[in-house]
Amino acid sequence: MSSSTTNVESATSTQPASERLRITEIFHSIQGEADAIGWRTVFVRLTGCPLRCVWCDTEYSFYGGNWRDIDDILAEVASHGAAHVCVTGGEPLAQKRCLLLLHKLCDAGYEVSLETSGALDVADVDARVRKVMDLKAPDSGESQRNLWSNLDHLLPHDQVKIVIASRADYEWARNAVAEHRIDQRCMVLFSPVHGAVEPRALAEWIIQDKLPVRFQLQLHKLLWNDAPGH
Ligand SMILES: C[S@@+](CC[C@H](N)C(=O)[O-])C[C@H]1O[C@@H](n2cnc3c(N)ncnc32)[C@H](O)[C@@H]1O
Ligand SMILES: Nc1nc2[nH]cc(C(=O)O)c2c(=O)[nH]1
Ligand code: SF4
Ligand SMILES: [Mg+2]
Repeated sequence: MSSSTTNVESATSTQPASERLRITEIFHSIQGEADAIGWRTVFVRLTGCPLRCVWCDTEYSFYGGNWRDIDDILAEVASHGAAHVCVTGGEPLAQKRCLLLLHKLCDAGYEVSLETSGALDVADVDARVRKVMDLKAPDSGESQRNLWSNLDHLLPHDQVKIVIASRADYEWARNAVAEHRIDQRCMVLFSPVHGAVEPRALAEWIIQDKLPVRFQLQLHKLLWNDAPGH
């Protein structure tokens, strides 16, 4: 952070710097992924990500954003009148103060979910938060970043998601679930990379192999074709 940025922030902020987060967008939509799919949800998208999944659909969140007070974020979330809040990114856990945001959202009584890459430690995430944790398959280009010890911090209400771009990714995912008995820890979601693997092919592989996983399509892409703010 440059000193000039710091000056601008301190001139406009009502909170100490320790309570600000860099935010790309806050929007009100229908949850398009994971167990809370279909619920009206407010999304808080944090800026920045240390990974570069080749198929990432939110590259616009890697840079930029605005520094916002956590209480100001809470006020904007409240203005939408939704029971569900999804904290996502970029990689939300790359900003340490995300943990405080999650805690305050839970204290305010929301059903809170966190979309996270699986590359950063989830141990200190508030236990009330439903973690939706990716395991990155090889075609993402980031599978070496999977922090396997995160599996030990999953609670029964959490979910593991594997986004699949090819038959090879599918076989990797199938083996990972079996080897780490992930389905015995929490719900497992398999989702096709939008536009890369035929959704029907993935569905048929899951049926054929009798896998204990839940097939998932990104509902917001069907509804809004990935338009901004949805
Ligand atoms: C944009 S990421 C943000 C949160 C975090 N960085 C992560 O990767 O989980 C949110 C979710 O969208 C998924 N995603 C990103 N691009 C996708 C694509 N092209 N097709 C399907 N899912 C995608 C990610 O795998 C992740 O589960
Ligand atoms: N509608 C909608 N649902 C979502 N669920 C997770 C999202 C994300 O980008 O993390 C997302 C998103 O971008 N839009
Ligand atoms: S970790 Fe998430 S935000 Fe980062 S590049 Fe991968 S999909 Fe995109
Ligand atoms: Mg998205």
